[in-house]
Amino acid sequence: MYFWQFRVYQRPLLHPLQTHHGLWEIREGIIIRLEAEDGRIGWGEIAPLPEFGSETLSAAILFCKSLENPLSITSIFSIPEQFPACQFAFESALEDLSIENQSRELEPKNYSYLLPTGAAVFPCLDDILAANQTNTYKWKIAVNSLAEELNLFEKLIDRLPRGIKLRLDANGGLSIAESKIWLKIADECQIIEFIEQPLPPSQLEEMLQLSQNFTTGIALDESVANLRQIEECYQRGWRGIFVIKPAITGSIQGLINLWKKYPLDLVFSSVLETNIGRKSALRLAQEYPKKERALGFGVQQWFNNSDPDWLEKLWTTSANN
Ligand SMILES: O=C(O)CCC(=O)c1ccccc1C(=O)O
Ligand SMILES: [Mg+2]
Repeated sequence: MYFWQFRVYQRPLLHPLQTHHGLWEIREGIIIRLEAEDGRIGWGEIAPLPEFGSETLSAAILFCKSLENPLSITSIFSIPEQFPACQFAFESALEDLSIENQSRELEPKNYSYLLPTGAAVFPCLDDILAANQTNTYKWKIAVNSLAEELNLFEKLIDRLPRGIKLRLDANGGLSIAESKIWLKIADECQIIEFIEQPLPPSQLEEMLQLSQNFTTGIALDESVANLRQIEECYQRGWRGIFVIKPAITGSIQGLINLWKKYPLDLVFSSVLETNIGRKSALRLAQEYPKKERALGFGVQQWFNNSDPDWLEKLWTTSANN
């Protein structure tokens, strides 16, 4: 049995993140602290993304308030699937308890760096390129008009050195006609690794069709936000890339079972979680046997990470839950 506590946190982004879903200014979530009978502590993070169909923060808070204390391993593995971010958090806290995990080297180097959206990329591009060893970058599209974005895109690829790969993430915001235009350009310019979620999740058939007609890869993200959706898309014929955001996918063990059962091409990706969720997500990404694709965790520039005592402060200054 584990005695446990939770704290709600709010973390402002240094610059708002602009995507097809809107402007994002504050990351909110919940930190979980599990205490084993021998005194070992394990940390976990609930970082919901309701735009992707996960539970909301308020649903997660209600769930935490309803959960037993002390908590058994059985109840951790019985968290219902409508709380995927909670499943991830409690399973990661459990893993974090084991000393073997705590001493393991994390932070692999192969990250995809998330660029500022739209024209905001230009003023800082040289600094970003100089500061990063990575060869993979991601740029959000389907935020401004197609004409404007095509124009910016041409200027952007002109300024990228040889050997750089670019991911374009539409967050489901393109039409079929616009997707065809982007895919045609991507096929011609040979610098695009993949286009991520061009159409909304309701248009899987159309994305299957697009994937047959172009050579540039398509990655599903919003369409495969939880374990059930990953399996469903695979069974409906998706053989392209799956973007996996471990913090909202659900059970960690469930995800490992899925990649052992099917030959899935996975790209791991952040939900702008804190270092607690990040550590568990990266640990999971390291267990995935195929390592060719850069991890979508090049997002630390969006936060001020300079306070090593943030967790201690969160625990002592916020209400005791
Ligand atoms: O995947 C990446 O490379 C960066 C992370 C990212 O784009 C993202 C971050 C938070 C919420 C949604 C998304 C997304 O992939 O759509
Ligand atoms: Mg995405």
